[in-house]
Amino acid sequence: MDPRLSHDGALLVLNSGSSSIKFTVFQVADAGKDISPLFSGQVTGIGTAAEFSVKDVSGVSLARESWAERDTGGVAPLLRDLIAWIRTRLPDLPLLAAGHRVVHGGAGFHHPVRVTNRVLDELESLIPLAPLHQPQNVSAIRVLAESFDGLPQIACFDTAFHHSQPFVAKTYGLPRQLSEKGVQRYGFHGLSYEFIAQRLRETVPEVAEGRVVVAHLGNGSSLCGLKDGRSIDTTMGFSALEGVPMGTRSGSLDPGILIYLMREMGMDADALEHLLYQESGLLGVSGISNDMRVLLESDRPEAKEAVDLFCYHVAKEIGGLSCALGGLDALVFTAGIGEHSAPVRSRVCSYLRFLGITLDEDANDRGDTAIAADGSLPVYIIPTNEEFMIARHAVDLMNLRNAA
Ligand SMILES: Nc1ncnc2c1ncn2[C@@H]1O[C@H](COP(=O)(O)OP(=O)(O)O)[C@@H](O)[C@H]1O
Ligand SMILES: CC(=O)OP(=O)(O)O
Ligand SMILES: [Mg+2]
Repeated sequence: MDPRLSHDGALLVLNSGSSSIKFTVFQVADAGKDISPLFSGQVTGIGTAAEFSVKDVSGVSLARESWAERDTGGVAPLLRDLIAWIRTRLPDLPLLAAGHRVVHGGAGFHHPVRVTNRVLDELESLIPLAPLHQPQNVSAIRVLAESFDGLPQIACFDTAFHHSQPFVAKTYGLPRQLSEKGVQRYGFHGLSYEFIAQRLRETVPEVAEGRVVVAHLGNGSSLCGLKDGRSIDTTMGFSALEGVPMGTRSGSLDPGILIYLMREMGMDADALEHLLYQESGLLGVSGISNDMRVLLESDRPEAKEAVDLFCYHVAKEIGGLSCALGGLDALVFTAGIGEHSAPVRSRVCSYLRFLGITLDEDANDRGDTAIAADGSLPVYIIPTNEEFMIARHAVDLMNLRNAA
C-alpha cells in the first residue's frame, strides 16, 4: 500500500460539468476519519465568459477573476490554469489523491474506482451517453495526471447509486436484446442523492427509513424516490436528457418527435444532440435564458410559461415517484434552484396538496431547513454536497480510514 496513506494529507475533488468546474480541497486527518474542507471554488460560465472564484470555509473570498480571455479552447486549458492555481495554494501537506465526479459509469461501474489507463479508456467510450459532461470528466483526469505524475485518482459515478433499482424502473419498453446491450435507465445525480440520504439518516433517522422524494433542481434537474435510503426510481434515464425540462435540456419527449425532425426537417444526430442538450428546456421555451433567476425576474409571459412548465413537470414527477414508492413520507429540495428558489418550491408544492403537502410560506421564503406547515408531510431544504461525497468515497477506497 502507498506509504502516504497512513499520514495526514490533502485531497482534491473536481466536479466538472457542462459549463462549470467546481472543486474543493479537503484536509484528511486521523487516518481518514476526519475529512474537512479547506477551500472551494469554481470556474463558471465556461464557453461564454468564464469566471473563477474561490472561498475558504468561512466564506472569505480568496480569489475572484474573469477568465473570459482564457476561455477560448474548451475546458482543458482552463483546467490547467485551475490546477496551477490550486498547486500554489495547497497546504503544507502531501496531496494524497484526487476524487472526480464522473457522470456516466455505464453498465460496468457500480462503485468508485481507482483510475487506470484501462478505466480511462472505458470512461472515454461512454462519452456518447453523456456528451455534455463525460468529455469534461475525462479531461479533468487527464490534465491532473499531467500535472501530478502518479497521483492516485478516483472516479465516483453519478449513475452508481441507482444500480439497486428494480427491473421495472431500469427497463425501457424496447426489445430485450437492446436492454442487454446497455440501452437501459441508469439515472444521474447519484452522488447528490447519496449525500442527502446520509444527511437524512444523521438528522431525521425516522424519516430516512421511509419513502422520500428528493428533487435535485439545478441547471441539470432530476428527482429520485428513496426508500430506506436506497434509490427506487429516478427521472433521468439512459442519458441526462430524460425527465423534467432543464436549463437547456428538453427533458422527456415523445420519441416520435425525433423521427419527425430527422425525416421532415433533415436533422442529423449532431443537430438533434445540439437541439436537445443546448437549445431546449427553460432557454428554449422562454427564448430568454436558462437561468431560473433571470426568468423569475422577467415580466415577459414566455418567462412565466417556462417557469410554469418546469414546476408542473417537477410536481408531476413527485406524484409518479410517490406511486413508485407506494406512498410518501417526506419531500426534499436540493441543488441550485431547489435550495435557493422559494417561488419554485412554492409553485411545485401548490400541486401537492392531494399528497398531504402544504408549505409554511414564511419558512419557505426564509429558506428554513423544515418548510412544511403544521399538519403537512415534512418538506426539507437540504443543501447538497457532491464534493464531500466524492471525498468520502475516495478516502474509503484508498483505505485511509482503516490505516491507523
Ligand atoms: N436564488 C436563486 N433563485 C433561482 N434559481 C437559482 C438561484 N440560485 C441559483 N439558481 C439556479 O441554479 C442553477 C445552478 O444550479 P446548480 O445545482 O449549481 O447547477 P449545476 O450543478 O447543474 O450546474 C442556476 O442555473 C440557476 O438557474
Ligand atoms: C447529470 C447532470 O445533469 O449533471 P449537472 O446537473 O451537473 O448538469
Ligand atoms: Mg450539478
